[in-house]
Amino acid sequence: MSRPESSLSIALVGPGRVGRSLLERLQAHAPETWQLMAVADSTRLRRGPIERSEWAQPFADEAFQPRASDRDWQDELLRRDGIPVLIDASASAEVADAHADCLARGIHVVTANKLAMACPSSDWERLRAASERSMYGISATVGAGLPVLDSLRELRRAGEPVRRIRGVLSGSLSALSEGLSVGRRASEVLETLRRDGLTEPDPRTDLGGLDVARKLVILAREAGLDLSLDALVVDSLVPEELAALSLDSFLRSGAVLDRHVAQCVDRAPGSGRHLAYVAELEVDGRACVGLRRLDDGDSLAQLSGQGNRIEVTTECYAAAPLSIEGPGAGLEVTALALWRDLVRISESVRRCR
Ligand SMILES: NC(=O)C1=CN([C@@H]2O[C@H](COP(=O)(O)OP(=O)(O)OC[C@H]3O[C@@H](n4cnc5c(N)ncnc54)[C@H](O)[C@@H]3O)[C@@H](O)[C@H]2O)C=CC1
Ligand SMILES: N[C@@H](CC=O)C(=O)O
Repeated sequence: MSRPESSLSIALVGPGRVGRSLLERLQAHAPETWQLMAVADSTRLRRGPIERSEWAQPFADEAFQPRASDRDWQDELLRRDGIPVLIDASASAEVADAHADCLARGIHVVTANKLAMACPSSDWERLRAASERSMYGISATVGAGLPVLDSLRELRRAGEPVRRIRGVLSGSLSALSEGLSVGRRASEVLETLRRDGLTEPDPRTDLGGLDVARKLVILAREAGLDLSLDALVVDSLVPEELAALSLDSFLRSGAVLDRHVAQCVDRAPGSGRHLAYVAELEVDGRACVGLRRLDDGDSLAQLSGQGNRIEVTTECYAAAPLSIEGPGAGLEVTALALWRDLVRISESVRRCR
């Protein structure tokens, strides 16, 4: 295997399910020149350089401190010789809010967290401008690394306007739709999906359509289209009475969820026998996400498991859309997407030197 040689100084924020999977990959495969300089979760901070043998379990030996300001370790990343990179494997708005600042300061950012890229229109220009100063690795945010964002970026750079995007963008809702189609209960399917690491930390983010809506905004922005969350019509599968409960109480309310999801299935638009949670965006800005009943011949009706499919219509891809399909969620594929963005940063910066 040919390995990038540029040295990276890495800080990882959010060593949860995705973060740990990436740390394991880094411990096993990172070039010797890559250093882990900081790991932080919501309350703890471990400063580095951390011994490689401890990367996969950075808090195991209690050599950490309470997390206070991030500015110190960011300054330290910038002072070191290596290329400074922040990895955001959290789902936190606070961490997402720091992306633009880091990029503007010269810290490259690699993220699985979608919140920054799906920010309100008022914040978007600042983030976009900052991402021209440093590299912004967002491959993991849509399709868990399927090569869709790269394709949209290349179409945009080639001057090929996107007219329509349609797809199944959620791995967990794809698997849920499949389960519901064969008569399984929503709560039962959800439990398995959570256990397998396919849902968001709070699965209501998936069930409520917000995660899919964020992904559609990210796709639109990468295609050069103007879309923000408030312009989207979102059909939620979360009953109102469960929306504000604590996560534990929500997870104990399976019967209420099952009744509500069954009603959503009955009311879903369309007449086919396949269920899918579909995202649609037209070039005039109309955009919606919601549960649909699809006919046998619909390309989105053929998915199984956590499968995603994204179809992009442009002038050249008018008769048959450009289609990208594959697993759209999962810890290992998501960690691989983050890893690929790190390699890309390492190689690009080396070429520029
Ligand atoms: N599971 C999947 O298939 C995919 C997940 N993602 C994204 O990956 C991200 C992480 O997901 P999971 O690992 O499942 O979540 P998780 O809940 O297992 O881990 C989140 C981590 O973030 C930390 N955290 C929370 N608030 C924080 C804060 N303010 N500052 C620092 N750390 C904080 C938590 O302590 C935890 O270590 C999410 O943004 C998710 O949308 C993206 C693509 C696919
Ligand atoms: N919860 C998400 C994971 C990836 O973003 C999904 O189900 O697709």
